[in-house]
Amino acid sequence: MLETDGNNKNDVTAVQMFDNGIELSELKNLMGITEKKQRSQLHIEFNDLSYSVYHNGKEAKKTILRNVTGHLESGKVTVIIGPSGAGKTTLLKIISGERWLNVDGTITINGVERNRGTFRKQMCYVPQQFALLPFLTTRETLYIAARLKLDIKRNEQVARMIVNEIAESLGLSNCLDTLANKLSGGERKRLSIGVEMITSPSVFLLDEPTSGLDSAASNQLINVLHNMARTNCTVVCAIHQPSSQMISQFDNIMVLDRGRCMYCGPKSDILNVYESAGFTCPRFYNIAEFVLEVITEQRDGDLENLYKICCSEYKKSKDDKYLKNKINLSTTSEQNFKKDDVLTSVNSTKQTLSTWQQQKILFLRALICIKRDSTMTMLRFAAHVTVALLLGVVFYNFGDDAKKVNSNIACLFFLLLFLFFANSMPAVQMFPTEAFLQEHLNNWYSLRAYYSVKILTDLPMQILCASSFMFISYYMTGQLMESNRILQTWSICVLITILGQTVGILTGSAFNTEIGIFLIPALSIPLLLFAGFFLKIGEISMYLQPLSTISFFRYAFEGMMQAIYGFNRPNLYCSEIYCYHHSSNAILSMMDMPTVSFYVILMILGCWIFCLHVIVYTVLCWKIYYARK
Ligand SMILES: Nc1ncnc2c1ncn2[C@@H]1O[C@H](COP(=O)(O)OP(=O)(O)OP(=O)(O)O)[C@@H](O)[C@H]1O
Repeated sequence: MLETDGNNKNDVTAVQMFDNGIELSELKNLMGITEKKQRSQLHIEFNDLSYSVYHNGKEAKKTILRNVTGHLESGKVTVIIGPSGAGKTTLLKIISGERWLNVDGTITINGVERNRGTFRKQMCYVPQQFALLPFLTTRETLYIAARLKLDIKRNEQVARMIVNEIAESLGLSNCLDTLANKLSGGERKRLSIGVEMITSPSVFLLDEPTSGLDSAASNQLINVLHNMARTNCTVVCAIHQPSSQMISQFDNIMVLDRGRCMYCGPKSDILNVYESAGFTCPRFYNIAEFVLEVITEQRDGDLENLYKICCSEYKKSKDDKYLKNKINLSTTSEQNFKKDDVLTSVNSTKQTLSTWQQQKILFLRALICIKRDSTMTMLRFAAHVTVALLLGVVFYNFGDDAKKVNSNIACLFFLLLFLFFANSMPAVQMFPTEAFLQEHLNNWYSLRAYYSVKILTDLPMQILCASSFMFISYYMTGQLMESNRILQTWSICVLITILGQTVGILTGSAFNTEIGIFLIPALSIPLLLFAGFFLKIGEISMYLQPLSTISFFRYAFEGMMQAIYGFNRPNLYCSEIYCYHHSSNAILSMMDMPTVSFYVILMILGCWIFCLHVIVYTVLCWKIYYARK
């Protein structure tokens, strides 16, 4: 699909692009990482940020951040250091707007209180664990991200050019054709940064971007981040313990210790501040190592005093130098930050693709993944065929035998059960909500585009599995070979399959996989009781009748019964003088059927599927709202 030479030189490719009729200005505009692109300057300030979590209801409170005050300057690379569990990730999540409940304190952008919705469009947050699609290569991952996130219309060449540029800048050129699940930890990390770099965000927050990278790759990455900062980007990295070489490349440092800010400001001043509190750094010592030794009490001294000095130094520096800068910055930026201009400032990250264009790209992505992830597809198909054959062998030629009516009815019920559960269980994992939210909130695509593609791409497989299962078992169990009966049975089988899948998606998207897998049988099995198989509809107590009315198994089962025994079916074959279940009408009335017409059953099952999809969609909207609010 994407045959390009990963090592093209900029000028050579640019000439090729020009030859291909692509405007150089467009190219420059899109190549935010190599060209000096004018972003809006976003200066972030946070005051007295506190964050607590509660265990056992409201009984046990754990404070994670305590009155953290600091700032993140645009055009600079800031590193947040601190021991494990200090609160670095939590702080990044709060700044990005991903975490907001139980947060006290204020966050301002260029002096204006942060609007989470608007801010999220201007920033990118790369978490410690970034979900990448395992069956896409590096090239495809970057290419699809470029196509989804940038307004490059149908310009394949520009997308390819961007892919090569980002891969080169992050040292990924030699693994462009490697699947994401085969990449090393460091390569995966760089790829996850690369997909977010594509839009050239105004604020770039990275959690442990150098974990798993060797020193050469770490330095290369920090260089790339510096280049971004030079183009007005506010770059922030949370790094547990940077090396001396790495720390020398950062402009500002913020130190966190057990949720407290133990310094925030220029890297050049940190040792003076620590010295004034009685902590002297030996010559040629790694600053980060020294700071960590101090705050983890490996060096003698008064930490409380250090904290007080850090707070007062920060206040002092803010009052003089930084405040002046801020005032200058705010006067220009606040003008930029008016509502209308905000939209212009997020031009680079704004989705300009229509839903249809997004759907096409997502469809392409889904097809590649389905083709490569053939194991699951094959397993699903094989399970349907194997169980159908088993069913055929066990109930061989029962369909037209009046003596075996009860067994045949059990066979039909089993058929429905298998289709429902075999399709609902795998669907629980169909909506990887975290990966979806991560991409959606970073402005990759709309929910509508993602949802429709997800549902439609699985539909052919569902129909294929349900059809093969139904045709094999129908034929082998000796049901009546009449085209309208086959079609009616098939339609019920397909509907119960889709219904099963929708139930699976609903539980999987509303809860996590473990809860989803527990909930499917827990919710469905009670409905099975009211399906009319274990006891007749008329035998169900009046108080429990509503459960029978809402049981979709009841309609699916009755649909099957009508398809097999209804519509004036001729009498069944009877090998003895008298068979009790000789007449198909007698069989149906023995089961208290029909209660509704076959076509109403089809409509009810269709309504069930529609309503469940509406609920899934609402759940996803709520999850997005909750993540954004
Ligand atoms: N939702 C939560 N419930 C309970 N504790 C939490 C929650 N979120 C974070 N914590 C705790 O808050 C502390 C800070 O976590 P955080 O992930 O921010 O640390 P960190 O500095 O990023 O650590 P690391 O360098 O190991 O990634 C940890 O002790 C963690 O266990």
